[in-house]
Amino acid sequence: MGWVGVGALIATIAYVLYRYPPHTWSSESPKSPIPPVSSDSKADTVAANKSEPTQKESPTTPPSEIQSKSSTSPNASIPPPSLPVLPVPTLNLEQDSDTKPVATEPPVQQSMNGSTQPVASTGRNGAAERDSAQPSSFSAPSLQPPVTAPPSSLMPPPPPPMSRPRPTPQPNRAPSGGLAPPRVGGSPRTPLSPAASARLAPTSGGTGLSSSTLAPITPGALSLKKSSASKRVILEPGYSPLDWAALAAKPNNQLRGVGMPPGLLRVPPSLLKTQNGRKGNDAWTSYQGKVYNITPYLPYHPGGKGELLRGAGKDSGKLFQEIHPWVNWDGILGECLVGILVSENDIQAENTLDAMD
Ligand code: HEM
Repeated sequence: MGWVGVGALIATIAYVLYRYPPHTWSSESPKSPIPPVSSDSKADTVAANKSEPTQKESPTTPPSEIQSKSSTSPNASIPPPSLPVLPVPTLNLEQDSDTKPVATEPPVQQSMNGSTQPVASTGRNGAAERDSAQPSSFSAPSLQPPVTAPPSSLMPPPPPPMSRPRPTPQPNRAPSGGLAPPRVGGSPRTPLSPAASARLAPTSGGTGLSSSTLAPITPGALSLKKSSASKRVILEPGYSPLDWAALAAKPNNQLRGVGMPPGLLRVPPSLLKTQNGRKGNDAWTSYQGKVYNITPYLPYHPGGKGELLRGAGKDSGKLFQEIHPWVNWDGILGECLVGILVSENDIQAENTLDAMD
């Protein structure tokens, strides 16, 4: 044990001196030349790592100290107790209000996020203000996905449903000329007899009254009236459209005129011209080649007698179409048909033939 132990100690010291010569000992730590590492590779790695940050010491380190460290042996030196602290960015969501000076950067945050969220509105709230107080490049909102809509608590209320334009109430005025105007006299209305109701049905002969006073829809019938002012007159009691319908439905009503033959007449324009309602003659008018006696209808005409007489003794087609093309002429005046309109030449030829017979 004696010589063997001394030999082993000397060998160890010799190895250590060989491995770490005295000139490599640091002046700062002369009493501990043996590094705390156990392997050579680790010692080299530590020395290599130390060389880089040493050149980038923080400004707080005196330049003289840096110079002394670089001039001495860094391999034998013990790492300083306090490593240079780099400004490592940290993510801190619970930063207190002392960092409010940084809160002057919301515009930068907004531009980096690309978010349309208004920072000004959220900056007035507690949590949102703390978020916006983070450093601009590492602020928590910048790590979040871009927010394109405000938080649910800030979402505006849903827009009201599209309000559909309500249909404006139309004036209670049907285009049908058969509707009765408001009564002012209050006289009892003549009820329709069963026979009159039966005759109101459309007939195949074309002379019967139809239940509708509306004319078949034609392109001309869809044209608007030129004047919006109504020229309807107040009819005398007992002369409503329904009264007319009841009268036309009666048998032997003689609406064609007193003493008229049962068949249709052949009416030349000269004859039509004499039937103008004057001098005791009935008022006739033509419409679409047919001649009607409008005399019994004069007090029933909603537009007044004078208006209806404008077509007496001539064709009323143009006036009729201009004023109320929707009115069913034949439905109203079917019982008043007296004949068909023929030319004067036709009448002369007929007279010649009659004379030859
Ligand atoms: C010269 C021929 C005629 C003239 C100038 C004439 C004129 C008029 C006028 C000015 C009105 C009032 C329109 C309004 O409310 O502003 C009217 C209404 C009326 N006319 Fe005539 N009319 C004529 C022939 C007829 C004939 C032959 C009939 C029947 C077959 C008739 C049936 C009616 C009816 C039913 C109305 C009410 C229409 C409605 O309010 O919708 N008219 N007419």
